[in-house]
Amino acid sequence: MSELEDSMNNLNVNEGGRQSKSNYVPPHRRNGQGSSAFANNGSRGGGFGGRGRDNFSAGRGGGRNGMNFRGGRGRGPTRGQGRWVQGKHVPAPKDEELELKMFGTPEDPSFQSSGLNFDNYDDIPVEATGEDVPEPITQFTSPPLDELLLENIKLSRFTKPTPVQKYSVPIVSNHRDLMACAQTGSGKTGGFLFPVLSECFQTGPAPIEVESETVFRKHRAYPTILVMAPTRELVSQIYDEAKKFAYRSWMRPCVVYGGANIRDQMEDLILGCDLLVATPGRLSDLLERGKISLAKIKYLILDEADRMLDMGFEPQIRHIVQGCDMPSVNERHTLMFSATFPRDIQLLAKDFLKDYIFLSVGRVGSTSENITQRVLSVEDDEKKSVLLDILSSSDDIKEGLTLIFVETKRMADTLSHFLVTRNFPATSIHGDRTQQEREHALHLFKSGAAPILVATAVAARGLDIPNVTHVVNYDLPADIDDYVHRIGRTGRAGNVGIATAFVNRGNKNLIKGLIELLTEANQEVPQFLSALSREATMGRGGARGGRGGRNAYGKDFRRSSNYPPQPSSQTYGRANGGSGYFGGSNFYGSAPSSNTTQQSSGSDWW
Ligand SMILES: Nc1ncnc2c1ncn2[C@@H]1O[C@H](COP(=O)(O)OP(=O)(O)OP(=O)(O)O)[C@@H](O)[C@H]1O
Repeated sequence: MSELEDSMNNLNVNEGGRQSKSNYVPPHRRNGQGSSAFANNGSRGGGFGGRGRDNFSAGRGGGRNGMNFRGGRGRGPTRGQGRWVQGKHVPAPKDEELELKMFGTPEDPSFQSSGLNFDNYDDIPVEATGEDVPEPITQFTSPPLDELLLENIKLSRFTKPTPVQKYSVPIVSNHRDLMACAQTGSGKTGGFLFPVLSECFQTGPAPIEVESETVFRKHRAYPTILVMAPTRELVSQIYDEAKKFAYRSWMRPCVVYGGANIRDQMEDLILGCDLLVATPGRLSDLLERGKISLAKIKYLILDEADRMLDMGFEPQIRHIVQGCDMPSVNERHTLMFSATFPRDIQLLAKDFLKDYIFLSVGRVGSTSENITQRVLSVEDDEKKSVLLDILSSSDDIKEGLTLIFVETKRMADTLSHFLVTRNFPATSIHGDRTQQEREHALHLFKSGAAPILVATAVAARGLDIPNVTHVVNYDLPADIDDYVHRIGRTGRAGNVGIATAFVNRGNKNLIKGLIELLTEANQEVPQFLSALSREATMGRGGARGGRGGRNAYGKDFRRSSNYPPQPSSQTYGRANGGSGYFGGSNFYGSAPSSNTTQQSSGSDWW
């Protein structure tokens, strides 16, 4: 039986709980590397983002996996965890076995490596606005970064900071709040983890009053850093990164998200939680149950911040940040990161920030030129056959992973089933699938057993999966921001990718924004798209490409003429401090001019 048939037999797209019946053995288990996604029912998310790695800070989950390194309940260092003793950081000894599992080998393709265009990142246009913007760093050095963190960065094989990291490190080291808008796949996770971990490695845990200490031991976790993100998969992935960069330090990361066993999560929290990565819903639940106190938070981080502050999450975020026991905006540092920051969201976000620096890396909330965008005119009833043509035709596509976005959960299942019946190994991920099914689907996809994943928006943001070579927008999203995030699942860390969109008259609302985006990224704008745009303009007096129009994206809204007072602006035209890039745009055309000049970005950047 061929490998393909093998994989296909293990794919049963529409059946819940299939992993329990499956013969599928994940690759890391085949070679005896312990457990992960399947054995762990999610108490700490090693599954989603695990790329087959174990969860070494495991409490109970570790026990299940035969790896309970903590040795029972109670707060004491886990394997690979250091200590803070009498005001001094005492890193844990190196652990080669653990390192291999967390950081992999340079040859292992399941660990993302920087692509061909990575070295061109110095050409990325950068703008930082706000008072007294600190100078960017150019290398990973100590200071400002902690020595131990540098060792972990080296183990990750990161040789130099990406542009967003160059700026975020000194901004956070100088105790400034930050709103950072940087392209998908450009290293935002390191952009917030590096400076906050580094600071905490040096300052140690906040003292906990004796009374609270007793409570803490019995019931409650007091994290120092809180990272919130919108999806379970994304928080798991951030947690995996946090474990790598916190390796050997006194800090113990934890993750909580819905759909997983809350008791397991509570027990893990009790074992010690210094950095908490959470989805807002599950965090609210645990706060209500009194299992977490936010009283000691020094750093609040919102990843995919525009999504976190839009209508879906904003009330919950407001409650967590302003309605619980978190220190006020003046007593904590707040960092927000995303690839898109519409103006209305920036207005809202300022409630959570103080005297912040706005950082824009890459061109105005745009996409990377490493992603080749193709727009095809496809009517709804032709979509399936065009998709089959695409999947059958390109060798490039066949070699990598293909992510197909559809609008509805039902369509995700229907289409993946359709593809399976046509001998394309596909699976699906969407919000109606159970935690285990989502985890399983993602694992099949990452491992290449099912190199086609049909997804709803749940997979649109943040997911960092190596070797996604093609993203297909089978159904376009309603908002151009979502399009930017979706296609950003390919072309990451300097690698190249293709994004194909099926467009027809039903997508009129998006067309203007799409044309602007294609133009900004030096992509071809097909004639039919321009014609549709004209039609839309005539028919409805001008369709807009999502909230606020594209010109509001990636620009500090404080620089608009109707938002006094005007902060001073320091503009760094290139990530290496070269000539200026950002100048007036339509939206900001009336803003006072700074010492910037507008020029096109001729070179490859991501
Ligand atoms: N300094 C660096 N050197 C090399 N690779 C890096 C560096 N920083 C991050 N990466 C890698 O780049 C990839 C993308 O990083 P990350 O997921 O943080 O991007 P992102 O900007 O958060 O993307 P998104 O907007 O989609 O969430 C990851 O695989 C990460 O390991």
